[in-house]
Amino acid sequence: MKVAWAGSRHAVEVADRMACLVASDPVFRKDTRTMLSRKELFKDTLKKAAHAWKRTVELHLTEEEANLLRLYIDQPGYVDLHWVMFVPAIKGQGTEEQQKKWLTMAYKFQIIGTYAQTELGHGSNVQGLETTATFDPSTDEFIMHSPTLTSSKWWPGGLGKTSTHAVVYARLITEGKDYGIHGFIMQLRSLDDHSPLPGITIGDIGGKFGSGAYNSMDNGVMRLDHVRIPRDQMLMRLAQVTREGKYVHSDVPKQLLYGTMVYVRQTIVADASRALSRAVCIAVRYGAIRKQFGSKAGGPETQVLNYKTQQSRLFPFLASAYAFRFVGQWLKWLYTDVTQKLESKDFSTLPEAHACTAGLKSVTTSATADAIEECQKLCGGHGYLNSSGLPELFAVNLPACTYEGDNVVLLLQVARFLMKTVSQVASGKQPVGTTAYMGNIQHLMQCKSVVNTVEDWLNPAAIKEVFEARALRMAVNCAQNISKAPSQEEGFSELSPDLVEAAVAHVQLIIVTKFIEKLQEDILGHGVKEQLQKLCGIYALHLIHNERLGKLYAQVRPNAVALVDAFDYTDHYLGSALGRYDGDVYSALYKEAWKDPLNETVVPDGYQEHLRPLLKQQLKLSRL
Ligand SMILES: CC(C)(COP(=O)(O)OP(=O)(O)OC[C@H]1O[C@@H](n2cnc3c(N)ncnc32)[C@H](O)[C@@H]1OP(=O)(O)O)[C@@H](O)C(=O)NCCC(=O)NCCSC(=O)CCCCCCCCCCCCCCC(=O)O
Ligand SMILES: Cc1cc2nc3c(=O)[nH]c(=O)nc-3n(C[C@H](O)[C@H](O)[C@H](O)COP(=O)(O)OP(=O)(O)OC[C@H]3O[C@@H](n4cnc5c(N)ncnc54)[C@H](O)[C@@H]3O)c2cc1C
Repeated sequence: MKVAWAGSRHAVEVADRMACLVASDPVFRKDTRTMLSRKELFKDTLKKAAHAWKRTVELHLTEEEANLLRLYIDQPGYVDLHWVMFVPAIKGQGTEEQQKKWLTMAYKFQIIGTYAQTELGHGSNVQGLETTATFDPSTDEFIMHSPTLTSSKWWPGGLGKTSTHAVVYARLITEGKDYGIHGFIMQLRSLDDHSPLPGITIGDIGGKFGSGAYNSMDNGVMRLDHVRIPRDQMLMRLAQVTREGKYVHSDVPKQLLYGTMVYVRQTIVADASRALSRAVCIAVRYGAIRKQFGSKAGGPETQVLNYKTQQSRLFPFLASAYAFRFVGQWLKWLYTDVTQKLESKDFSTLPEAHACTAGLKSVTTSATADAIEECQKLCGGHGYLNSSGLPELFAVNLPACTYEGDNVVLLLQVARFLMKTVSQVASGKQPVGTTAYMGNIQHLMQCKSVVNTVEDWLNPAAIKEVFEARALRMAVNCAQNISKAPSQEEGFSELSPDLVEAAVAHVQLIIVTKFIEKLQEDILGHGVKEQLQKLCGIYALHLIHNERLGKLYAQVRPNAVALVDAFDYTDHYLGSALGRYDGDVYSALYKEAWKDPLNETVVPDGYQEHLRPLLKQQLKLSRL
């Protein structure tokens, strides 16, 4: 099952090696993280990142190994934005020459970059960004400026205290004309003493949700006061400005400006499956240890994992973890395929890539955030303790519903893609890819239920057809209602809640389809395919509230712990007293409690000043 989860034996081997490397290095300890102040936590993040780089160089780690090292350190920081966004933005929007110059420095960590797009006043609406980049032909420079308070760059990870450079997104103005948003490489801080360069006001935006968690990341604010950069620091793969100041657009779709976001959205689907699997691992293992009620005449109490309510709340998340893992593996293939097509100027699958990355990022991160919160509840009171690992897991992963695109905004992008497809089908065009099912509109719109017997519900072809009919009917219904509106735009706006639901149904069809396709592959291990088939059934049927689920839960229960052990997480990475591999929960909880700084003294600070006088006074009053 480990291989099915990881994707290959090689993946299992590399993951094990990197996870053990991190778990065995005291510098990477994380058990006291939630007890640190914001400044201590930030400094700890710098220390870990520097040590990780040192180990990467010492051990000659590959890019795959270095990425896993960063992942198992499990502490968001500036390195994430450097590798996940700054480098890809230059790769995707820089010329060969610009890539050679800047990536050479970035790969050697001679500079530290971030991705500065969002502003105080605009995040979702990229075309509404206000920062300006005005070309000055007299000096062959761009003047970067924050014209308003709301144009302050706001949120970029690492910007607050760490990044020396950024790809800054701004309105390109030349010859008096505004050509919209483009990317520019800017140096922000001195490479000698790290002080901000002239004209740049920069700092951290303040603490964020949860203790520990994303507070390890210095998300920043930046205001630019007419900062000059050379013309050749405009990322010029998609468009250029000549020495004379002429704007020249390349023969590529302008949406490639958003390419970095598409790339990150597909990685976030894998992050979501991993985060969800961590929460499920903790809740399943703890559910097998925890016993409450049920004892008859002094017999053993009942494992809470045996309660049907616990299973009906938890097992859909177990199934979702596997479902998101497999669709994430497919999405990585889709993204790679689109990127290769772009190299040969084939832009035909760009809309599909945008819709799939946007939709899957949205659906998987929303489901994961909700599931982690529910896993906290599934662990009772102890799930609320930091030592359970669940509060931090929730706090780190909740923002994924917002960053890299607000989930509703992204679903509306999917809905726009679906409405276009429905109208193309109506004009006789055969849809392809993930919307190919819409070409079967006659059959799916009329099809009587293809599931008649209880057993039909476990027939993958029948389940797939049910999900195709569900998605198509919701999309067609929206299209029909939009057509009744005074205008397409008004109709789209009026119908947007229904369009979001239709987009979710389409994305869930993709997830179910990819799970079914995964089961058609050769899957190693005795009985593994059968277990995955049951999980596929649970994932699909829980979305449509089917009564078959109870039987499936009972069939999965005996293997539930084995299914989460297959995630192959070290206790260090899981970071949970409840989810320990050895199940020694109660002694772990008890041991973790005493680490809290509050327990450094038996009599707490504040007793003499605030508690003793109160108690003495009340005692005196009581004797009057
Ligand atoms: C898309 C927008 C919403 C709107 O854009 P526009 O207004 O420009 O376009 P239109 O809506 O008018 O559409 C025009 C046209 O273009 C098509 N289009 C749009 N986008 C794309 C695209 N990307 N690709 C291709 N085509 C596109 C669209 O379909 C239309 O086509 P048609 O005309 O044919 O219909 C845009 O404004 C937008 O994208 N907004 C969202 C902004 C956004 O996403 N911002 C992100 C900023 S960066 C950020 O947030 C970084 C966050 C940090 C991420 C890294 C985190 C790593 C840290 C790790 C944390 C720990 C996790 C650990 C988990 C674990 O492992 O446990
Ligand atoms: C932890 C974290 C890290 C981040 N890191 C970075 C970074 O490194 N670099 C960077 O550039 N940015 C970063 N961001 C910013 C992030 O990309 C934006 O917050 C995100 O794109 C959402 O935009 P917004 O904040 O403007 O939300 P808004 O768009 O203001 O959302 C507010 C509400 O309005 C709704 N809404 C907005 N538009 C519409 C519409 N057309 N129709 C219907 N509803 C709508 C949304 O659904 C939401 O409910 C980060 C954010 C977070 C939380």
